[in-house]
Amino acid sequence: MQVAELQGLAVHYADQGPRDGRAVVFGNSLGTDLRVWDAVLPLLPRGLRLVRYDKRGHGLTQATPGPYSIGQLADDAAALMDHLGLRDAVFVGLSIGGLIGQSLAARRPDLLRGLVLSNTAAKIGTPELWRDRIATVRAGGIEAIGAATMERWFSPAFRETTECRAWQMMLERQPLDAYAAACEAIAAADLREATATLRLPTLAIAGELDGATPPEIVRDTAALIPGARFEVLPGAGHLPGVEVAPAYAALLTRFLEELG
Ligand SMILES: O=C(O)CC1=CCC(=O)O1
Repeated sequence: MQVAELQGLAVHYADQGPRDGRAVVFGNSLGTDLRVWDAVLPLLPRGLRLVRYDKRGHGLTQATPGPYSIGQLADDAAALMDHLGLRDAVFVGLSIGGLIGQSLAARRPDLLRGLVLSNTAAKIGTPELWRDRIATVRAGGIEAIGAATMERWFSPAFRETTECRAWQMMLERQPLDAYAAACEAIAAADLREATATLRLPTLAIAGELDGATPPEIVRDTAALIPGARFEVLPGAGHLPGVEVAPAYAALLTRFLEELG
């Protein structure tokens, strides 16, 4: 197991591939851990240094009292990259991971040479939506949002699979206080101004059936960044790396190859 102590926080990560390979860092979404990338990594070109990590309060990374902020979560990502000596990396951020990626690109442009904004936006939902979500989980536990969350995460066909039940288990085992703390970070985040200042190669990916960050809001965020490419994955929901891993990996591979 790979764990770093970063400013007192025990951060769980997985660093695979050659140390001198081009670095790609993966940031996962709300209520998931680094297993969300399991199906994608084996499909990427060899020779890359692939770093996944669990954000604060998720997976095996230590939780701290909330609320969290996107800036704080971006600083955690930067601390891990500094710890591992990563520079000129591509950051692949999924949902809240994409908010973290946008913030990281604005705060620490020295770390990044490219950005993938997957199923994310500069602003996700409304503060009311997130406050309602927090109230629901505080009243009924994460189980109270389990079924509804699977409807946002996955297509109707995928929801019939046994695998979908395992992802629901992952969500429902997420510690509640850290989930609420991350919801607070999303509620407070409106990165539109900062994201419009970004000038790095960017690929934005949406899922056709994404019930959390529909294609329109991903496209609107991509439009803030000059030259950003926008792609929609047919038949996919909010976690396309799970549901349509080969198509997702193909988009990442093309982007990485274009970056050179
Ligand atoms: O609602 C969900 O669970 C989907 C989601 C929104 C932000 C995020 O990271 O995941």
